[in-house]
Amino acid sequence: MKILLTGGSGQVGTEIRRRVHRWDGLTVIAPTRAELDLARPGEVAVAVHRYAPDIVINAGAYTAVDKAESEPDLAEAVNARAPGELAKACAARHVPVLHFSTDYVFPGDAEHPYRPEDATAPLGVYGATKLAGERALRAGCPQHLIFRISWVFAGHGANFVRTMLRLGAQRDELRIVADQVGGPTYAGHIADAALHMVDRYRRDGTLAWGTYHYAGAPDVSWYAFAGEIFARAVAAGILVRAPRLVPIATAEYPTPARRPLNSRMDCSATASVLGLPRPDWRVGLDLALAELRAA
Ligand SMILES: NC(=O)C1=CN([C@@H]2O[C@H](COP(=O)(O)OP(=O)(O)OC[C@H]3O[C@@H](n4cnc5c(N)ncnc54)[C@H](OP(=O)(O)O)[C@@H]3O)[C@@H](O)[C@H]2O)C=CC1
Ligand SMILES: Cc1cn([C@H]2C[C@H](O)[C@@H](COP(=O)(O)OP(=O)(O)O[C@H]3O[C@@H](C)C(=O)[C@@H](O)[C@H]3O)O2)c(=O)[nH]c1=O
Ligand SMILES: [Mg+2]
Repeated sequence: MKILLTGGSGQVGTEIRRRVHRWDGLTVIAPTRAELDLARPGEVAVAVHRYAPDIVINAGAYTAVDKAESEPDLAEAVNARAPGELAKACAARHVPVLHFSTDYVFPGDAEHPYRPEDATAPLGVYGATKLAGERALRAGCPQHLIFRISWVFAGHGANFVRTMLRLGAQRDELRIVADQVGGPTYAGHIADAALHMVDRYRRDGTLAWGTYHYAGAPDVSWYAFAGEIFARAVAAGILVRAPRLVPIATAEYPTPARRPLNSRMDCSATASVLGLPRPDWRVGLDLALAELRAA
């Protein structure tokens, strides 16, 4: 079964490329951005016809949350128009699409963890363009799985874990927002889940198509997550000592994009329908730190 993977150099895409050999009968083609630029109209449809995949994993996206506020057209092209074109090209060939979206489609003012069917209302350009991408995929290609994931990290790429380790080595004290709560998710766990679904499709010829939430457990604030990052990084010998962490409110950390306070997602249907329970981000954090120590 031939997978066409976009975003193969990103966090999730890299982990998919690293893991695909573990699955008998799965192969991956991962064009670079030079070979497939999602910002250029029509390119993704050309790629679907050229590579003739059995399934597509769309891990490419514009993910710079703050920068998106000043580059809305580029974010829209990559996160919304490209998934729409991909959906139509795939539907025409009866090729399913596995796609990723985000907790940032939600406004974050609910008291409960967000369910897949809850009302969306993104606070910023990134979330709005990702929501438009979800809608385009649903409208264009019935055979789709959309995984809304959150707070993705890995031992490589741009993520909160690597930002904390860089800043923690430079400063004695870090101020971290303590009133935004969500589920950090290890990119390796996301890759495993996606490949598991591809393998099931290979065997069964179908999947329980739809939109699902897949976030690491347990839910934490960014402040608590930072505490765990430093505790484990010191234990692993990556840092000699942890900086002092000061919990702050979102209002004390102004950013161009607003972010949801409640990013918690109800992942129960993902476990009961797809058989994918929430992965423990502490396990993933140790794997990411082991990779960083070896680097
Ligand atoms: N990071 C996170 O915290 C979260 C991510 N998600 C979603 O998960 C998915 C995977 O994210 P993640 O792996 O973290 O993303 P990364 O930011 O790590 O990687 C993004 C990937 O998209 C590629 N890309 C960006 N623009 C283009 C373009 N114009 N043409 C072709 N390729 C492009 C990048 O290529 P290049 O290397 O050339 O830049 C890179 O391979 C995305 O859909 C994202 O929205 C959801 C929730 C949280
Ligand atoms: C560096 C830093 C950040 N923060 C805050 C800012 C922000 O609220 C939070 C996380 O910052 P980041 O910039 O890493 O997070 P951000 O880029 O908003 O991460 C998001 O990326 C997109 C792609 C998603 O889809 C989301 O699920 C989420 O992972 O930490 C501090 O409080 N202190 C600090 O020193
Ligand atoms: Mg960021």
